[in-house]
Amino acid sequence: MSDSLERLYLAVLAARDLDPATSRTARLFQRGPSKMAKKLAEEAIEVVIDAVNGDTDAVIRESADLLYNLTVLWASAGVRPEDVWREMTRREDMLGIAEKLPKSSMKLSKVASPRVAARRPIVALEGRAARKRH
Ligand SMILES: N=c1c2ncn([C@@H]3O[C@H](COP(=O)(O)OP(=O)(O)OP(=O)(O)O)[C@@H](O)[C@H]3O)c2ncn1[C@@H]1O[C@H](COP(=O)(O)O)[C@@H](O)[C@H]1O
Repeated sequence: MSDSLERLYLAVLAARDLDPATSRTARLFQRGPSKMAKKLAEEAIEVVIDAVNGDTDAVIRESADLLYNLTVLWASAGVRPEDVWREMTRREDMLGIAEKLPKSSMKLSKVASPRVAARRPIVALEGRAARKRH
């Protein structure tokens, strides 16, 4: 998937300076980050609605639109796909899966190297859905 997103990101960068009359991407860049954010939010809501309605094919289509609008916003914000992959790898090293660190966690700058940082134990609780103990 990252290859597809990286190819799309490069295509978006290439389209940025095209004629807005013929390129949707160029038009989004012309209209700026607030329009990009609006489109991204719209696509996210469309994915949610289609998922709630159980329309798998629509979820797939709208997810592609969502990822397109996300790469446009990344490009506008100066974020590269590899920046995001690096953050996901850092979280995976810390926690075993690519998840957000708990808000209560220490500032990562104070934490030893991610590979050394202790992983939170995952404890299966009797009779209840297993959840992580902080
Ligand atoms: N991957 C995409 C891509 N995915 C989705 N979209 C557009 O994003 C729209 C999202 O669906 P919406 O229903 O929200 O859009 P819409 O309702 O038609 O438009 P609005 O009325 O909401 O403005 C789709 O209609 C597509 O036109 C894309 N437009 C372009 N790309 C790629 O971006 C690159 C640059 O293409 P151009 O922007 O055409 O230069 C190329 O590689 C393209 O393949």
